Amino acid sequence: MTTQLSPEKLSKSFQNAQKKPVLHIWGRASLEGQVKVSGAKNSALVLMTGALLAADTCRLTNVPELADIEAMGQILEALGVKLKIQGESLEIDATHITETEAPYELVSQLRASFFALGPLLARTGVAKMPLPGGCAIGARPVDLHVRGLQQMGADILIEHGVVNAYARQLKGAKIYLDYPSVGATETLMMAATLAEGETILENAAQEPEVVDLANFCRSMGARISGAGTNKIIIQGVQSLHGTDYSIVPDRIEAGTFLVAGAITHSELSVFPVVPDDMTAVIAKLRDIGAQVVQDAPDRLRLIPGMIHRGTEIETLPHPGFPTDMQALFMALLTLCEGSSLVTETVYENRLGHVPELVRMGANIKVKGNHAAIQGVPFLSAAPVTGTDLRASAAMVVAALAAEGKTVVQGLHHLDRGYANIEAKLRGLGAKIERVYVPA
Ligand SMILES: CC(=O)N[C@H]1[C@@H](OP(=O)(O)OP(=O)(O)OC[C@H]2O[C@@H](n3ccc(=O)[nH]c3=O)[C@H](O)[C@@H]2O)O[C@H](CO)[C@@H](O)[C@@H]1O
Ligand SMILES: C=C(OP(=O)(O)O)C(=O)O
Repeated sequence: MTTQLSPEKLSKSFQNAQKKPVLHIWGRASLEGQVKVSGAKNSALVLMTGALLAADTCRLTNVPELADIEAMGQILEALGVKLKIQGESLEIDATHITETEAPYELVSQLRASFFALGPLLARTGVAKMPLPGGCAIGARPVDLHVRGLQQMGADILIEHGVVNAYARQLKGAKIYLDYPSVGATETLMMAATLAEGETILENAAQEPEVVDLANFCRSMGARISGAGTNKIIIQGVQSLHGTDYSIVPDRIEAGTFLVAGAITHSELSVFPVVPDDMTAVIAKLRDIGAQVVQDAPDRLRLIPGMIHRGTEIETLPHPGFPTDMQALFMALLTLCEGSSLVTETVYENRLGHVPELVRMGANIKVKGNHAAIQGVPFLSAAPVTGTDLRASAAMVVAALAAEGKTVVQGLHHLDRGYANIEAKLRGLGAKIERVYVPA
């Protein structure tokens, strides 16, 4: 990937190669001001795979500067695609695809890489993708992706941990998804853009990133309607062309900063955002007693309440409460008066942040996929580890409110999903520093 790293940045990253980063966070500083939200990770990653659909160049802007984007870039390069990245702009030239098998070492790093299966198969007739495997939050199977492609006429053989898919020409099909999986909806929607005839996806995921992908594909010449509802209809076309496209703002990053404001009882604004994509998160912030004001079409302001009280949260597919915000709200609820109940329904193992919050003084009891939280008056600093991406973000927001200096480890997770998080938090007045310690 052609990157434009300055000599200073290069030399710094060389010196730090043998060390691991940790965050030192001095809590109880009050925050204020506004923070710029980056492009959505989950949109940018899937759009990068969508660029495989055209023998042409796609230019993406508002691409977040994240470790996951770098890893996805390496996967595309391994397929023969040419990339140029400059800051938040990414040029993807998929004119020549020279390989149809993605390397396991890269695919195992991020789930979204598996979503290349659909576009690669539709474009070249062959795709070999290592199974992405599970991760800290759950098993994360890909059966819905595979079954849907089979319904579109693909021959699929899974052996030695690799999904081998073949299809001279995919055919449109009526596909019912047993669960509105985001990735399966995206894989199948992309594959269907080049299939012969009409594909109907029933019980499709309605997440804003699915809508962004549909808009991106449409700007490449695809014919898609219904994205954002549970029924998506795709009329296949013979080929797609390159496009210029700007990624939608990251609703999870925006929500993270709103939670940071609420937990520190600080007034702050986030922009740009699409408020309609954040209805469930806004509703829960209001439930606890904070105000969320839309003071411009693309800006939200958080005004904390005098007292925050507990609430109940159940994670669900969009437009329900997003699982990716669950750990962050859990951190917030530890300091809300009274009791709260959090139920995780999307993943079977996404409560890894609980023991770490308990180390900081939180009162949380877990039974199955439920966490019962009894609010405490304060959290106190402790060494903590982020066990997955959002768990590490939850540690950061908890540390902002805790008494003393918290040391947060596990930043390889955090850096997958948050661009320049320390700089953004420092801009709001947080006392936070990245320090490199012996690995
Ligand atoms: C890169 C990306 O966009 N990641 C997001 C995407 O992940 P991802 O697309 O992987 O999430 P899914 O919506 O597919 O997964 C939801 C649930 O469905 C299950 N499932 C999924 C596919 C399948 O074939 N079989 C199956 O059983 C999963 O194990 C999980 O329990 O949506 C999730 C749910 O909003 C978010 O948490 C992730 O941040
Ligand atoms: C679970 C997440 O991402 P991924 O699907 O890339 O693991 C997330 O963004 O919280």
